[in-house]
Amino acid sequence: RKQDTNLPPGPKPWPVIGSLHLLGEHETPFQAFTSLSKVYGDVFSITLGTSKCVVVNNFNLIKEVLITKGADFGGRPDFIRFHKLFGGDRNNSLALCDWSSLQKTRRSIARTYCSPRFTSLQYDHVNAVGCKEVSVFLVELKKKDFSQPIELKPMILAACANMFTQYMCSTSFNYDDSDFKKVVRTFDEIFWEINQGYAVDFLPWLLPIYKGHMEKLSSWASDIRKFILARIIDEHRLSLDHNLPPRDFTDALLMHLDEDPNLNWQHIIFELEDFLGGHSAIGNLVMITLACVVKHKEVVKRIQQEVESVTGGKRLPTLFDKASMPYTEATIWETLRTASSPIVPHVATLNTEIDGYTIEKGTVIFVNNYELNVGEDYWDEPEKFKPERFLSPNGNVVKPAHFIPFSTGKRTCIGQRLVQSFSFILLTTLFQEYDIEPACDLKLRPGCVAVPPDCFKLKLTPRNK
Ligand code: HEM
Repeated sequence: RKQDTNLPPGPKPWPVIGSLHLLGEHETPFQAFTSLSKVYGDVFSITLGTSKCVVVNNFNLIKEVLITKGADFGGRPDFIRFHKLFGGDRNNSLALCDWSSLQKTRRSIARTYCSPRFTSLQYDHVNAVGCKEVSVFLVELKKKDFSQPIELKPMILAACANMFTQYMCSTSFNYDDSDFKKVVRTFDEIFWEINQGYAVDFLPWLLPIYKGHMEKLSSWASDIRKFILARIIDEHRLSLDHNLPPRDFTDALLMHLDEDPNLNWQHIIFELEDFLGGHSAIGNLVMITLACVVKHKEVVKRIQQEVESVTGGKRLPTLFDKASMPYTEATIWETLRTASSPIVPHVATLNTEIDGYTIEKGTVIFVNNYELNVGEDYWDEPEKFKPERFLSPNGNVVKPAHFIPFSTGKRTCIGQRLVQSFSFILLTTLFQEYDIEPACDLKLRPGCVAVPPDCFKLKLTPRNK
């Protein structure tokens, strides 16, 4: 029942910590949100530290926040960690900034390169880059000793990083290059970091305790900056020809810098760093997909059959095989469903409403997509890993409307086409070339699309074709 104040109902906060303790009662905060929604309803308030928050828990309300009233909820929370990672100001970041006309410009520059349409020249380019870099990756992988479990993550990340630098900056790096290895690791540390929740996000007075941690975040950001300037931008700038169309995303950014008075050098560099950092998300998704798939021998078998029926075992798979490999594509969707990457919290930028309840300006909005991904109201046997749930009776890939792993609305993920493209090329190639088995327990953290920088190894056996 709606309360007289018309604020959404919710647990009564304790002094100082609010209701933070309630989130600790489950493995993930999203499971806690689901169980609180059973008590307080599908939209409820919760005070975390001193922050006023509201959680929305069903698809209709989530659409209201992300689409119908998307313009009212375009802000992001003001966590200190976010500032530290982006040169002292989270508005330098594309994912953690508040909505602004600058953000609109940045998204539109990125769109051509990071969201290439299926029939575009850019898509051909994504394919060419993906295939070239996966071949280099295979050569490196063949050097490994297959009698031992293999630490695959650094290699997968290096392959993804090269796909990104080649595609966005027309340059790639040697797997033995120690500066490159270090920067790939640093990006991965940041990705893991961004996927953690910390009490200090809501209790800023804990900051002194986190001083060392915050300094580490700032130093990661400055190491990345040095590498990108010295190894990518400096050369690119020297060879830029303003009379020709942009060769790549880096050219497009540099050209915009000269043409658009609202963009400055910092914006350009941060945007490039931000997008290059996207490779970590893909590397982690590939690792998570492997962890999910190798536990299910029948899934591995079906992927291998599919890739062989398409390539005849005579060539490596390409992006243009994707349409003929629905089961493999469905496997990636099923991984995204079960991993359930959280949607970055939104913030109300004005006084507004959700489902008739008052939402005050500045309220942090958590979108409980965990419920959309694993709730019994939405899926049959949600706890099971079943790629075929994404296949129609005639074998085409179908995604239910409530399945929004990349979110929806004005702040939807810009990198989703690159995710689908590069992860497909890497996974299909790996399964074509190797039988892959677990080498240890592969427990994954629910509600998280990241695995720790030092994670599980896998047993690889080259396949006799
Ligand atoms: C496993 C891979 C990925 C997943 C599951 C994922 C998912 C998401 C989600 C859920 C959001 C939040 C949208 C919202 O707040 O409503 C987001 C935002 C974003 N993603 Fe991704 N993403 C992935 C990879 C990437 C990659 C590879 C890139 C870049 C190439 C990227 C770029 C962005 C950007 C820039 C935003 C912020 C958009 C904005 O706030 O305006 N993502 N992503």
